[in-house]
Amino acid sequence: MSTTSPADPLIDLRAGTTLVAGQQPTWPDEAALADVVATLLTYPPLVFAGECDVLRSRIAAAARGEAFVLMGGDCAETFANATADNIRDRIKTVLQMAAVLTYGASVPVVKVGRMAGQFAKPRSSGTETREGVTLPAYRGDMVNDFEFTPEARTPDPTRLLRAYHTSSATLNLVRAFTSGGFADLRHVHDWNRGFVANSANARYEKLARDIDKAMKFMAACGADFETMKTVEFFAAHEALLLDYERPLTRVDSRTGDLYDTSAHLVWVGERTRDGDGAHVDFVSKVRNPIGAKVSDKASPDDVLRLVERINPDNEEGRLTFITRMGAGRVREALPPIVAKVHASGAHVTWVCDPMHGNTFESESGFKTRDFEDIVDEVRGFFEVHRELGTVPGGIHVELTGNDVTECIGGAEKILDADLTKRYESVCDPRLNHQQSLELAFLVAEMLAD
Ligand SMILES: O=C[C@H](O)[C@H](O)COP(=O)(O)O
Ligand SMILES: C=C(OP(=O)(O)O)C(=O)O
Repeated sequence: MSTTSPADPLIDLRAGTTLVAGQQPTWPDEAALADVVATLLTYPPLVFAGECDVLRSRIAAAARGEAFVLMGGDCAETFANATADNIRDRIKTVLQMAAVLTYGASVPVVKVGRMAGQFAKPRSSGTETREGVTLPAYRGDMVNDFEFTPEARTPDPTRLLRAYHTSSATLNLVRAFTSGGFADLRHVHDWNRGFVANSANARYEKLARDIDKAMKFMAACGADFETMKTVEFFAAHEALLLDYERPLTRVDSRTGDLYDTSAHLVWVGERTRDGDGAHVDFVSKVRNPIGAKVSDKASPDDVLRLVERINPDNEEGRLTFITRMGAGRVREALPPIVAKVHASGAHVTWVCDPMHGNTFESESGFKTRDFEDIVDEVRGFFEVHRELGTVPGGIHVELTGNDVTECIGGAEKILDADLTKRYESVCDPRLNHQQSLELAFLVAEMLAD
């Protein structure tokens, strides 16, 4: 991987800068931005091209039903919360979910953290008004600060550098946790036993007992658990801020191809997936596996256009559609899209995001999601794929390892009145540790079916 990229493949990338890019901040100081971009160009890659290729092959396996993708992490990471404990607890939650899903699916689970780069947010409105005062909306720590003052909300390009360094530190810890013994399957299994023992829902006990038996069976057969102490763990985020993603795009010295080295997988969001826009142009030019969010507003033709733009060579594992229809819409809105893409012969991986179509404002004024809706959307996703004979390839969830109260419902029966107790998200509500594991148990049941 070269750190100073040869000009040729980058000329094409730069051509995309003339296209319309939605959801970009208005940086107040162009010269300061130019300095930051120049600095980012000199920084080492955060991931290596070969790792992105491995993830592409894993996602290809998920499209064939030979693996299942689990993507999870914060809605919006913050610099202040990138602590060792928080990162450890999020990884722990994903590992616990993955162990349960592996049992349910009987195939490997591809673990992808929405982390080490998820610092920029698209917003419904460019401004926020509180008590008659209107300021720029919070767009993620990579852009501005959550605090509601004119200074904090002014976009500051030096935050792009902090985002890089925080991502680097996060990834370093992710690599340490997943390769240094923390991810040992026996630990993960013990944590899950603890979860079931303390869960208010007896429903998970049977599956947990079955997993326990499977572990004992493996031990009796002489399975080498020492080889199950490390796991593959990939990083992903929305490629939203092109002033960050473009300078971190480098030429792979092995192949001459471009890779966005800010993450293994990057996705284009629902608000920036315009087939003629700058974001789709950008992801079409890098070799990373790419995700595209798709809501019920997308027509089957919009989705086919994304296939043509992002995966013209019809390569397996290259393109993942992360569908987020809403529980009430998934059973009507998803089938025509999946059917048309399937009929076209396109190789894509289907992943369900049951969060973003199910957000509402609670009576007490919190942005929340109901655990029942989340489960119902995943159920609908499985039903649609079963009816069409296509493969449900994974789930994409906003979660934290902490015991927050942001989504209502679940075995803990979080109510609207509880949201105020520990609502910490700076953007959308996340499943807490317990709710995440419950979801994993329920999805494992769906997979086993
Ligand atoms: O995470 C997704 C979006 O950034 C988020 O849902 C937008 O939220 P808003 O409608 O409050 O702007
Ligand atoms: C903004 C997000 O989702 P969507 O683009 O689907 O709204 C997100 O996943 O953070």
